[in-house]
Amino acid sequence: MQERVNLLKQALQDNTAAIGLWCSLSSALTTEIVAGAGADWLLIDSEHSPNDLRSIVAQLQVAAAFPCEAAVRVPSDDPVFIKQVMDGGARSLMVPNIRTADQARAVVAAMAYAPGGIRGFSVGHRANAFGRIANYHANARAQQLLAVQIECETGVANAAEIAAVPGVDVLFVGPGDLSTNMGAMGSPNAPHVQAAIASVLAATRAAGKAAGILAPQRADADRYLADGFTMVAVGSDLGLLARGSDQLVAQFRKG
Ligand SMILES: O=C(O)C(=O)C[C@H](O)[C@@H](O)CO
Repeated sequence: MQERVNLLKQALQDNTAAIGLWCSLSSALTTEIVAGAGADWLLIDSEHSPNDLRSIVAQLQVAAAFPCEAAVRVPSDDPVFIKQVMDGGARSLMVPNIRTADQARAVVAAMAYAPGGIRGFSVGHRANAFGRIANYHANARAQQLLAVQIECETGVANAAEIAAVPGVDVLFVGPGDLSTNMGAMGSPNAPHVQAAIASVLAATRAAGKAAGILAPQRADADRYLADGFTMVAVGSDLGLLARGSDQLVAQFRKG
C-alpha cells in the first residue's frame, strides 16, 4: 500500500494556487460537508477551536474520502502534540506564531524521525495505515507539508530566515493576530499591516517557498491571489453557518 500523494504540497511546489476552507466547528459531520465542497485543502483548527486529538482524528477520517488535503493547525509548537497529530494521520501541519528560524527548525525536527528529527517512532498508527504502508518511516517526509504562521512583527522581521529553513514549505500570514500585534486590531487592511504582509510575501517568494493567508472577504482573497499568495483560505464553516443563518432569519424579520 502506498501513501496518498499530498496534492496540496504538489500544487504549491508547482506554484499553483490552492483554495482552502477553515474548519472551526470541531465536528466530523461539518468537516465532511466542507471536504466535499471541492476545495483543494481544509484546515482542522485546534488553536482556536474546541478540538482534541480524538476529534481531529475523526475529522481526518471523514476528509480522507475526498481529494482535499486535510491540514491540522496545532495549538502551539509543542513537539508532543505534533507527534500525536501526525501519528493520527495528519501530514500537513500549520503552526501558529513562528517568530524565529530556530523555532521553525525545531518544528521541522518535531515532524521528522531521526536522524535529523526527534519524532518518536511507533511501528503502526493511522499515518501508516496501521503498518500497511511499506517504508512509511523512511519516506514520511516526502508527503509532509509545514506551514508556519507569521503573526507578529518579530516573525515579519525574520521572514526571510524562516523561509530559508529546509522543511518549511509555507509562510502563512495570520492577518488577525498580525494586525492586532501591530496595533490595528481587526484591521489587516491598515496600510502598515499591508506593508508587513507584502514584505512577508516578498521574502517567502525570494526563498522559493509558498505564501499563504486567510482571507474570508472575497476582495481580499482576489487581491492576495493576484499578488502571488498561493495557499489561500477563503472562508470557514463557522463563518458560513453564522452568516448564512443570520441572513436566513433576517429575511423573515423584514417588513
Ligand atoms: O491570525 C489570524 O487571522 C489567524 O491565524 C486565523 C485566526 O486564528 C482565526 O480567524 C481563525 O478562525
